[in-house]
Amino acid sequence: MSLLPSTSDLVARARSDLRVGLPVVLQEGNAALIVMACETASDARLTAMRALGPAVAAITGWRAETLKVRVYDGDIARIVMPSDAGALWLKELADPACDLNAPLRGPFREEREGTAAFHRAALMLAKSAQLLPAVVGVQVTQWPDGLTVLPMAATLDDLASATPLAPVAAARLPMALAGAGRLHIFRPNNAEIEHYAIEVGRPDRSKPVLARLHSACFTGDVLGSLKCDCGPQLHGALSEMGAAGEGVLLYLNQEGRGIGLANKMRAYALQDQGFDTVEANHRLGFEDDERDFRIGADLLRRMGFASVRLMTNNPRKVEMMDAEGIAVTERVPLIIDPNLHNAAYLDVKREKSGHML
Ligand SMILES: Nc1nc2c(ncn2[C@@H]2O[C@H](COP(=O)(O)OP(=O)(O)OP(=O)(O)O)[C@@H](O)[C@H]2O)c(=O)[nH]1
Ligand SMILES: [Zn+2]
Repeated sequence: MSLLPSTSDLVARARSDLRVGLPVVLQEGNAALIVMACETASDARLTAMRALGPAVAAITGWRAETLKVRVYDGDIARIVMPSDAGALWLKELADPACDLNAPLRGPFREEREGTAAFHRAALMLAKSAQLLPAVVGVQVTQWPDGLTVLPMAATLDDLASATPLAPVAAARLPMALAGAGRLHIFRPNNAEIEHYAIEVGRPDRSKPVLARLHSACFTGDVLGSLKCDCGPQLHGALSEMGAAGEGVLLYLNQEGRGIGLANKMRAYALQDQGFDTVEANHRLGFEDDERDFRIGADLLRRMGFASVRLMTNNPRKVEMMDAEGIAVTERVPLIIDPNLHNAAYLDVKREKSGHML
């Protein structure tokens, strides 16, 4: 094997680059876009980038709807950056926190020429780095040495494919609610966050296992937040597995339905202004749900399970398991008592996200 980075390694490197405010290059043949994330772009780097050509920003269709930007590229909008605009303008473009106090006003000059494919790929990359989906780029044929250069086609493949995970460690773990168990840690090969499997008892691999796919919720799981149902669902699932003497709980680090804790807190700030959980995600430029549930099926398969009794109210989780070849022999509802703070959130989950509550 070559010592040089694979595309997957380059994509991992590009995520870090974007997070620290470095540009990356997306390249296809003679065409290339040098691109930064709006959230982390500094004025100094922006000036250096604009010396190479006119800068064009891009946002998702959802963010464009909020900012009243016309969408000519299907699911994304490209906007020519005004010559007097700087890093602050880009932050306001990206971050709805500014929408109320300092709303970004048009008119916006939408870019309609050329391809949107590079900007679209850059937006996907920003999302996968858990940054706000807003980017700014300059079309180039040459760029400074030392930047991460991503081949377009292979990068898109990498972003769309399920992240391969490998087991790293496992050990015995006695738990208050679930009794005797083992905690298994799985690590992706692309520097993304690790995921966990909690095996309760010693489930028989030849039978459907009582399973829960739980997405991380720092606020609910750890702080006991009353805004959602995550904490009681986590504890409820562990208790039921404890009572049954066996089960497997997959703890997927997909905080905030895959947008990360920082963006979830941005969404919570919007919810404090009166937007619901789905509207808040959209105003940030995200889909309602950015999670990749394939990870769950992959972990179960790796642990030797082929069928599950799945504890969930989310029909997407059931569909994904079936599509990924893990048979769901039964859906086990996981209903918790609502409280004053999460009742409206649960209504939205039922009405907009199709949860069977
Ligand atoms: N973006 C966003 N994420 C939220 C909000 N409230 C909770 N979450 C996240 O939503 C996810 C909920 O995960 P789960 O309970 O596993 O999934 P679910 O879709 O509710 O499905 P089931 O619980 O299986 O029925 C967690 O990642 C939470 O961090 C919110 O207002 N905004
Ligand atoms: Zn939660």
